[in-house]
Amino acid sequence: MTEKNKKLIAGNWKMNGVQAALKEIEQIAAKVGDYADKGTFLICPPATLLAGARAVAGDALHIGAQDCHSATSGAFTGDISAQMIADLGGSFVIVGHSERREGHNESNEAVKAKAEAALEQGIKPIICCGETLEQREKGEAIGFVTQQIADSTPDRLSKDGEIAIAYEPIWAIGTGKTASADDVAEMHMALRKTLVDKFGDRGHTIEILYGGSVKPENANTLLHTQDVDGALVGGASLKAESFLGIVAAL
Ligand SMILES: O=C[C@H](O)COP(=O)(O)O
Repeated sequence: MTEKNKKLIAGNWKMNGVQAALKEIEQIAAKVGDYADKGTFLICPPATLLAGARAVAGDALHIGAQDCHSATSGAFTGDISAQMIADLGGSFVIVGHSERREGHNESNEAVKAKAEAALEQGIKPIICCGETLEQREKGEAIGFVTQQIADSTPDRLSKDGEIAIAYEPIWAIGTGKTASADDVAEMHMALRKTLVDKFGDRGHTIEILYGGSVKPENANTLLHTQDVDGALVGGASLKAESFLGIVAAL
């Protein structure tokens, strides 16, 4: 079974969690091994918890970061580099989340540079994209999101499955609203075409995750929607019980 045949279930803790929360990661790590034939599992805690998370995560659970700088080191106060993430045992990094695109003015070009920096350190970037409600209502969602991904992905990939994409409609993040299965399938199909146009057959090996209010109650439908290769989970990844409820839907 290739990695692509498994679903990638990733948790993004955003700016949540102090050391006491590491027990949730320990509990997740203790259980996800039971689903190893169906999935790859990842938690991205805040940078302050990366080392602690890696220490309790064991072999069945990957640990990743929520952002990285495009440079390896330098005078960038408050930033962390992909090299630093790799040094702590992180194997993934989320780049271009809408909260960073919006709150930190990150352009597609900046996101692409971050993804390339991650690849240089052997870390897999999860490159995020997604439209606003206004763009969806105007019928601009597919054009906008596919252009985001055409422009935010590295120029070249050197191996299969080297990056992942996360489609997260901004209006579905933290709102309890999810895109319909038909809308998700339509967007993922358009993203697949964009990836194949850019990377040839290798574009078929890139996981496309869905994110936006994924929880145990809707995970079964979303994870079994056409061309959905996994989920990027925010709020429901903070507690082991709800993250494992999503994993159980695989
Ligand atoms: O990165 C995760 C997403 O922003 C989704 O967050 P949410 O599951 O809390 O809606």
